[in-house]
Formats: sequence, C-alpha cells, structure tokens
Amino acid sequence: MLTVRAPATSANLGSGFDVFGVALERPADVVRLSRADRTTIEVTGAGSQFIPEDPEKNTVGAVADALDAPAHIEIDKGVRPASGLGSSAASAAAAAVGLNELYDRGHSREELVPIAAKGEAVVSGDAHDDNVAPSIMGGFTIATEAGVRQVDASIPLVACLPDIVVSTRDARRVVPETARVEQLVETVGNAATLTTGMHRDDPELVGEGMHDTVVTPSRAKLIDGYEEVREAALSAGATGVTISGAGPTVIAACEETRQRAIASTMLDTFGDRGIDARVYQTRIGRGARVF
Ligand SMILES: Nc1ncnc2c1ncn2[C@@H]1O[C@H](COP(=O)(O)OP(=O)(O)O)[C@@H](O)[C@H]1O
Ligand SMILES: N[C@@H](CCOP(=O)(O)O)C(=O)O
Repeated sequence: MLTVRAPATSANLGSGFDVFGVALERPADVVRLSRADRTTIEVTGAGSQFIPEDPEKNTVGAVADALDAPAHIEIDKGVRPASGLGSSAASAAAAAVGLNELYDRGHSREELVPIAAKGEAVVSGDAHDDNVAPSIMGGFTIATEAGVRQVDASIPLVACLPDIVVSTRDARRVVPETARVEQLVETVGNAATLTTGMHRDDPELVGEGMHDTVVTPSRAKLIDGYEEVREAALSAGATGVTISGAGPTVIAACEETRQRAIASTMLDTFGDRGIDARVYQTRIGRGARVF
C-alpha cells in the first residue's frame, strides 16, 4: 500500500486562463492505493457525499484506466468538490503519482500531467491541465500544448471559500467566445508581469498581474458578494485578488504580514451577506508527495 498527499491548486490567477496554476501548501487530498484486480473507490472527508465512487465517474478511475493500473483507492478529501481549488484534480494527481510508483510505470512528473488530466475530462468535459500540473509538479506552472513549465515560487495567499456551489462545467459556459485586441494586449502584459513576479517571489508583481477583464467579470456574476470581498481584501492590503479556478473561491496574493487581516475581512464580508465561508491562509507550495 502507498499513501499520496496531493495539494489543492488555484488555476488561472486572472490573466492565465486555462494556462496558469499554483500548488497550495494546504488544503490537500490524501489518497491510499493498493494493487487489485479491478478498480474500486472509497471516498471520505470534505463533501464526500457529492463524490461518486463509481470508477467511471470519479477522476481517479480514469487515471487508473490510463495507466492500466487497477487498484483499491481510498480518497480522504481535504478539498471540497466544486470549490475552485482543484478538488477533482487533487485526487487525479494523487492517483497518477501513486499508481505510477505502485506499478513501476516509470513516467516522469511532467509525463503524468496529461494522464491525470484524463480524470479532469470525466468531470468538466475538458482535459485541462492547469490544476493537475501544479498538484503534481508543485510551485507555479504554465501548462500549454508544448508541455509544462514550472517555477518554485513561494508567495503568501489567502483563499476564501464561500458556501456557494459553482461547478466548473457551468462556469465554463459563461466564458466569452471573443475578446478585443485591447484586451489581448492588456492580458499579455498582466500575464508577463505575473510570471516575472513568480520568478522574483514578489507579491506586488504577482498581484498586479492577476488583473483580468476577459473571463473574470462574467464569472464574478456567479459568486454572490465577489466585488465586495475583492474590495475588502484590497483595502486590507492584498496586492491582487481574483477568482480561484472556476470559483467560488476568491484568492488574494499578499505580503505575509497582511494575511491575517485579509482572511478576516474576506470572511466578514461574505458573512455580512449571510454567506458562510471558510478561509485558508496558505502559500504556494510543493507538489504531490508519496509516503
Ligand atoms: N475524486 C474526486 N474529487 C472531487 N470531485 C470529484 C472526484 N471525482 C469526481 N468528482 C466530481 O467532480 C465535480 C467537482 O469538480 P470541479 O467542479 O472541477 O471542482 P473544483 O472546482 O474544486 O475542481 C463534482 O461533481 C464531483 O462529484
Ligand atoms: N481553467 C479552468 C480551471 C478550473 O479550476 P477548478 O478548480 O474550478 O476546477 C477553468 O477556469 O475553467
């Protein structure tokens, strides 16, 4: 038997829709795997009542199939599903890393990314890599057709998850089909600024580069209180605020000294609208670990 801890992730970071992602130090899924003749799945933990144990419907089932590695897989969810924190991807990443080792398949971490992404296709209809890449490789990742580039960044973050459900599938339906050239120019500038900030471990540049006028405004309408929470976090010292993944988590970049104040104002602002929320004071961390 083998145990893998795979971190939650935050995809997009505003200007990097379907490309950027970061691994979070916490929360994480813990997955236990043992060889078997056929794949069976047990799920416990956060939101487990909403997660199918049928291998055809759970992200880890698709990964076991892709690696031709049947197993009994126990998933302890630290990441609630439909959170915008790469919940389905964390399990898929853990399964890819664990089964690769359990069956001695010899794939590199980068080679495991498209394999784990097959799990994502099961739930969102799209095999996007931007959550599985950081969950497997850690740090800040840039996932494109050419492969994954990775930077070992360590930026403090606050992730506030309101008690609202936004499924990735629904949030993909509101993404605009076109953008103006001015928006393209602005997005390139912001994405480049953010990438420079990751290389320098500079929360100011990362926050500035999180600005996005293409995808975020349409998705913000799905999150009650988003604008107020964003404003409150910026007033408390956040260097940038955006939607984490497809939402509803709202994520802020900041200096470490501002984390506590930002966390508290984000919670209070959702609370003022009668919305319960939980908050993670976290930072960019490492990828899946085998125990
Ligand atoms: N191992 C898994 N962990 C979490 N969710 C899963 C898993 N397998 C399938 N799902 C399904 O995926 C959906 C959540 O995925 P998604 O909307 O991408 O969440 P998130 O935004 O947190 O990544 C839910 O419908 C859930 O039932
Ligand atoms: N690029 C995807 C990322 C979805 O992330 P999730 O954590 O919400 O599953 C998107 O924005 O649709």
